[in-house]
Amino acid sequence: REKVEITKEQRALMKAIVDAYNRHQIPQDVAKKLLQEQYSPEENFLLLTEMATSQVQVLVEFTKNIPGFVSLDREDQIALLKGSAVEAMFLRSAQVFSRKMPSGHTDVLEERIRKSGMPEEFMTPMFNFYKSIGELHMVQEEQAILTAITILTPDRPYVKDHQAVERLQESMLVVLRKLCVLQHPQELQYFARLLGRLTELRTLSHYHAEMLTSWRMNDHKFTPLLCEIWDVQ
Ligand SMILES: O=C(c1ccccc1)c1ccc(-c2nc3ccccc3n2[C@H](C(=O)NC2CCCCC2)C2CCCCC2)cc1
Repeated sequence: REKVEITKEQRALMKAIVDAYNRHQIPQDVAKKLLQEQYSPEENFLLLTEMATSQVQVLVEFTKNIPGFVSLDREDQIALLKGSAVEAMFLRSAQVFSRKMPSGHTDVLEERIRKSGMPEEFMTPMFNFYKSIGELHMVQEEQAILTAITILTPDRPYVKDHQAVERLQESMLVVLRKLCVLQHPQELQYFARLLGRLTELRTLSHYHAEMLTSWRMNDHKFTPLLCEIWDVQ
């Protein structure tokens, strides 16, 4: 069994990312709202755009605290944020969905989401993703570093300095791998399974833009920030 040790620098890197991740939580808990009552498709769409807009703002703050990010080329910083925002939103939604809740609440939440007005064909892949994230029982350090790894994906469109992004992502991957071995010693392929979720996440976000306009309502209104980030309107 290999002796896995997290170095002082890696611990500092991890602490910086986890602190930033915890500092930038979503303002109010959408799950609580959804458990209170079933909203109309229009109200749900508005709730989604509000939550997604504030999540993008939170994501920008979180990203600025990823060691090395602000020293990247500024246009590459934008390209990384734009390229990962939808994935980060689904990753965060999966974490909200998989949170430990009183028994039965998750079923109610799932029901509310299924009836929210979103297109049927998106539900299976979305809930499959949520459940596969839930099964991993990630600790918050893993959640934070996985989000950072998602943002620091070198092959996003329009990224110029691939190498620089790859170097930053590489140091996160090394820390995450060690963390997985330490946190889940019984599951030898836990790290590989965790990274496999990022592939599922990319597929999910691939259909996102076209799915938005098939939300069961007319006249889909977006905030200016979401128009930028979501390739809509
Ligand atoms: O973009 C989506 C989409 C999907 C299919 C077609 C078109 C758009 C799309 C994207 C997230 C969720 C989604 N999955 C959730 C899991 C658990 C709890 C809430 C969840 N939500 C939405 C939500 O507010 N997410 C927040 C979570 C915090 C970070 C910002 C986002 C609500 C919105 C009100 C109605 C019901 C779901 C649901 C849907």
